[in-house]
Amino acid sequence: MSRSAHPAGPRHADVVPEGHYTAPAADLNSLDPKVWAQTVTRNTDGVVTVGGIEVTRLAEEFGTPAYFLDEADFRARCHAWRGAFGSDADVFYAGKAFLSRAVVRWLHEEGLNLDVCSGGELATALAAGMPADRIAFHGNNKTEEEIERAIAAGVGRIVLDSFQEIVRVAHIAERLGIRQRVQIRVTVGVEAHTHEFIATAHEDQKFGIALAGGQAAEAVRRALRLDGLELIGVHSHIGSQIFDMAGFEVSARRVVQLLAEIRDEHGVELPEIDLGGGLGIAYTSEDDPREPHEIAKALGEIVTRECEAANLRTPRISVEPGRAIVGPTAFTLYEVGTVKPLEGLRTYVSVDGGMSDNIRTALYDAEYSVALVSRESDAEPMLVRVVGKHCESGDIVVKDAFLPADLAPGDLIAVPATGAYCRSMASNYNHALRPPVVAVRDGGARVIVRRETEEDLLRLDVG
Ligand SMILES: Cc1ncc(COP(=O)(O)O)c(C=O)c1O
Ligand SMILES: N[C@@H](CCCC[NH3+])C(=O)O
Repeated sequence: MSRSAHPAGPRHADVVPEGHYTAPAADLNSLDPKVWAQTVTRNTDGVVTVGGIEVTRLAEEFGTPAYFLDEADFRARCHAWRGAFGSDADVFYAGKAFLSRAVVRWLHEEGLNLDVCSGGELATALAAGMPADRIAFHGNNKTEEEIERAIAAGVGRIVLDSFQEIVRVAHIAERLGIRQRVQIRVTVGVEAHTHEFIATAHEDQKFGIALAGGQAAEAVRRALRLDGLELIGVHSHIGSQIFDMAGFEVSARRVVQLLAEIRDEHGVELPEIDLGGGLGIAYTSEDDPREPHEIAKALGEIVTRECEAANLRTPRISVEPGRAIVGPTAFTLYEVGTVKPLEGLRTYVSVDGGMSDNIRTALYDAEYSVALVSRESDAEPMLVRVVGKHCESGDIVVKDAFLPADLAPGDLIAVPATGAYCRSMASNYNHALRPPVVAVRDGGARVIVRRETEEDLLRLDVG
């Protein structure tokens, strides 16, 4: 979350308070390809397009707020991950980032597997035809009903998260007459450099079974004794929105050490390890994410090296990127409703959505970029805070950014990199209607998740 202490260049009137924000881009009309989906560009009329369609046309047809997802970019990212890891590894897209039936079909077509962590995600995956053996089922408190559905459907693996769950899954599998393939999620004790709420491998949190104190080794002992389980490997996920590869490397090393200990104690070489997801993406021009091939190379090398040192066969690796695949592929399009300059502070720009379509700023202090997309402007930059329409002063979409000073009600602005954890964490706060997700590709646009209606809200209200 690096920020320069003070912006350089022109400023809006005298309205530049002391603070920590990035300097305005030299040209506010430019679109940094790091944060925008692949086919996003500004046409000669100054209007931004995606998949060849102007955002002004998209707004007319689909309304605002709305998420627009660049399908070609999504597929290209799947392809890049698949290609980087090759045939000796598996890529499981983490459905929690954003899941819909269309997404499941794209994943299937692009050769990716799918990680789900609830009955709802499992139902979506199966409804869209993802073969069950390509699904991994996660979660720290799966219900018996969810476990039974997953086993009966034939999921490829269940990732066990606690001692109770080892027994629970084994019993259900035995009852169904199935030997369920499972992994054990271990907590490797890495402090990932990310927001506290999205770090998952330090010891004091709810996920997994700690390596420390021999807990994970004991979990393996128990799992190996149960007839209903086929233990295929060990899983580690250290957190989310991580740029530094060091945490993944430590995690890989510790997981391989555990495989060696298992071999020494039980004479069994587990064939697989899963190193989770968590790779960071660029939300602003200051972020510098790793490419899939760099990640694959770094992880492959460390696992191979550690296995050679421990005289182990190299296990099959799997990874579970969510954000890194879908995050950069979408932007949220909003219409500006009011522009309120607060003298000596900043200008508040209110849009027709807010924390109900993007909770990440309020929840994690996340940073986003924003651009005026319905036209170009030569006006000087003004420091803005983009806020929503909810009854909450923390209803902030973009905390600090620059937009042209001639911004006016009716303009369209877009926030890039909202493909992950925005629609999937959207809420109905203030009875907001959750926005649609529209897939755009080669000059065509189609709704893949429709906008909620007041009828949808009232259907649940049976009183
Ligand atoms: C077990 C597991 N796998 C994969 C992911 C996906 O993470 P990301 O979207 O950061 O790649 C998560 C979420 O952090 C997770 O909990
Ligand atoms: N939802 C979080 C990340 C959690 C990932 C799921 N384990 C985010 O928006 O960054």
